[in-house]
Amino acid sequence: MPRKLMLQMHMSIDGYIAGPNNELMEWIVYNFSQDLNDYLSNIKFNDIILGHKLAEGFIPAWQSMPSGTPGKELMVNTPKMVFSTTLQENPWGERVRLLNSGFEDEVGKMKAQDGSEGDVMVYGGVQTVQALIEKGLVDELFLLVEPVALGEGKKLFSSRTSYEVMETKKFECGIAVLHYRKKV
Ligand SMILES: NC(=O)C1=CN([C@@H]2O[C@H](COP(=O)(O)OP(=O)(O)OC[C@H]3O[C@@H](n4cnc5c(N)ncnc54)[C@H](O)[C@@H]3O)[C@@H](O)[C@H]2O)C=CC1
Ligand SMILES: Nc1nc(O)c(N)c(N[C@@H]2O[C@H](COP(=O)(O)O)[C@@H](O)[C@H]2O)n1
Repeated sequence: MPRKLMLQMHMSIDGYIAGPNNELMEWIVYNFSQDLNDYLSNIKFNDIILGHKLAEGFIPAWQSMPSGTPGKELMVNTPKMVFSTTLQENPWGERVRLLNSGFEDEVGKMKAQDGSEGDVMVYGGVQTVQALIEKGLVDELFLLVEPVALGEGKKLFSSRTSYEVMETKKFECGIAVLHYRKKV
């Protein structure tokens, strides 16, 4: 069984994944309730894909979280592939691999591996997920829908794609998770 590429992102109720100038932190709930942490900890993956811009914040932020923070071990220890057209050297150590070009082939190879050990997760940022979605590489979506409309911003999708709903769930912190699988 091949691996799936899953995407987990915050989304406004009007479908934006970032504000017009990439605003994020001011409209998302970042103190997840226990029920949401429990739900997310059941999503199994053993590789993470990040865009360069997101990686610059994500990798040091998770490393500096106090031990015991939900998700810390997973976020720090899981191997990562960082998409970058500019970085030539990886500043983040041995568990991180840089990808400068040919993402379709590389992600295709990751997905062709045996999925019994775990799938692949992408958390963003905008350019990176738009590229993956556009090439049809994302198999499942975990949309963390925030109780807010932005009115304008950056979208995940640029063309029509059909999905089927796997699960919908409301959490105590106000986020609703919509889990979709791409229709084949
Ligand atoms: N809604 C959510 O859950 C999240 C939203 N975000 C949003 O994303 C923003 C960052 O997004 P971006 O600035 O677009 O940064 P990004 O993290 O996607 O990084 C962009 C860089 O990645 C590289 N890249 C992208 N696609 C590539 C490809 N196909 N091949 C090789 N390299 C590639 C390029 O060097 C590019 O400059 C954040 O400021 C935040 O607003 C970030 C994380 C989660
Ligand atoms: N799987 C999982 N477990 C947790 O406990 C979490 N806090 C998260 N957070 C998600 O990770 C992504 C990046 O977070 P930062 O930008 O580094 O805060 C994002 O999708 C968060 O929702 N995930």
